[in-house]
Amino acid sequence: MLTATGLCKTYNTPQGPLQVFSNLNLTLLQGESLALMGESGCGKSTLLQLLAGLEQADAGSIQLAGQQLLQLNDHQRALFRRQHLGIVFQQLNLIPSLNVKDNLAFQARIAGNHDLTWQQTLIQRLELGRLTDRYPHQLSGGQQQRVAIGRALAVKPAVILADEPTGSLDERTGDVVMTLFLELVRDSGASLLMVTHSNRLAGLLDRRLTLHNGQLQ
Ligand SMILES: Nc1ncnc2c1ncn2[C@@H]1O[C@H](COP(=O)(O)OP(=O)(O)OP(=O)(O)O)[C@@H](O)[C@H]1O
Repeated sequence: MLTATGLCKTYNTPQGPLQVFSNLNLTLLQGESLALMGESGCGKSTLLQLLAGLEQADAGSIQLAGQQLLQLNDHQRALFRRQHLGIVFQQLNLIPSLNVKDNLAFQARIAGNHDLTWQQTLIQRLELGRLTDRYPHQLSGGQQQRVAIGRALAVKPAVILADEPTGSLDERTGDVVMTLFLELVRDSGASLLMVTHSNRLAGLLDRRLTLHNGQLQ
């Protein structure tokens, strides 16, 4: 479902080139959930950015939902991302001027695959029913996180990329949101790649890999 081969990425920094990885390979099977671990600064977020097509790899190939991502131009990549990828990063990027219901539907609508029944299922399962008319600034952190999860799932993506999706929440709220998230991901049949620093959360997924010195182990 997702295959990355020979990925290379070097950032130019004021101190000179910083090589994050030079020949990284990764396979994520359909419906599989994979925890991506590793110490701070090892390149986990960079890898997610490359897989999401938000950052360009220097070399290598990324095949996702039957498409070679690196062969697409910026516009095609943005369209592809909307249709096939669910993204839950630390910055939730909810749209401040849209209420909960419209935030949830926004990506699915522009991707042309808005499914009202699925949206209502998500609203119910994420317990957002009484909040649909509220705006992001009127929600708690946990509620905003549930909207971001709903938005990612609303497009029925092939792959979900999540970067510490409950990292900003207290442990109890985080656990509730994480349980819901993993249940919904499993029910949707999507593959999941999730960055986490928590062994406990990694243990809830099918498999884990650690990024160290630019390699996955
Ligand atoms: N845009 C950028 N320009 C230059 N260097 C960058 C850029 N983004 C990240 N880096 C550097 O690349 C390395 C990998 O960063 P990245 O954010 O991918 O790490 P991470 O494993 O996600 O870290 P953390 O667990 O702390 O979030 C770090 O040394 C970071 O300083």
